[in-house]
Amino acid sequence: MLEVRNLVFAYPDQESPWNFDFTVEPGQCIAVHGASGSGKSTLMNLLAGFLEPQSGDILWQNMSLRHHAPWHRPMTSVFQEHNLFEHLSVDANIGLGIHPGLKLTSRDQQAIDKGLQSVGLDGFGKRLPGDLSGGQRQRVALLRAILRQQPVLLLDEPLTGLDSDARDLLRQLLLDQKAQGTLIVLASHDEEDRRILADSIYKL
Ligand SMILES: Nc1ncnc2c1ncn2[C@@H]1O[C@H](COP(=O)(O)OP(=O)(O)OP(=O)(O)O)[C@@H](O)[C@H]1O
Repeated sequence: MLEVRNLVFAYPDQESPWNFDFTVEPGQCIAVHGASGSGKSTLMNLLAGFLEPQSGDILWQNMSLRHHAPWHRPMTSVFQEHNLFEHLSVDANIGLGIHPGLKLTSRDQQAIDKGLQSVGLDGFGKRLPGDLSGGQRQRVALLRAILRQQPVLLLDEPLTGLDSDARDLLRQLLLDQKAQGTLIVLASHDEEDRRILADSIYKL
């Protein structure tokens, strides 16, 4: 279980701090919902470990993550910037998520090929990110996160801007991840995404 307990945070010039408090079970998706500027991305950054709270705690399976660096948390995040390495192929970008040293087995390569197919990017593995559209880059970033197979996925507007076919493919992919036990924290302005994917809503 992921427990966010009285997590207090304010930016330096902010008058009233946020106090985030919720729990989620593995295999469930919680949608964080609120107006623009209500703190959704801030919460994601706190969970991922990119921001430090003033007080409170984050527990995964009863273990505090408060002092764990981002790369030591059981989480993968896909934020709006996508963060693809421009000089590396799509295959290598995804491969880095599976094996940081890029020592990929033929099984890993098969998983990448199958994954690309499942997000509608069959045959795109040798391309550079610069040769992809915004929506295609988004799909690569999401696939990389999924293939890392961490227990928790933090998704900040993961499907925004995609056409309806790509959205359907990715929603299905995320539903499959949930069915396999992945816990998802989703920030999305899209009501349909929340209706299809979320088991609970956390309103900011
Ligand atoms: N580094 C920062 N320093 C000071 N204030 C910040 C910083 N980053 C964000 N904020 C402010 O904190 C508030 C919440 O921002 P945040 O990005 O978490 O909102 P959001 O709910 O994700 O918005 P959106 O839906 O528009 O992405 C906003 O008022 C924003 O201006």
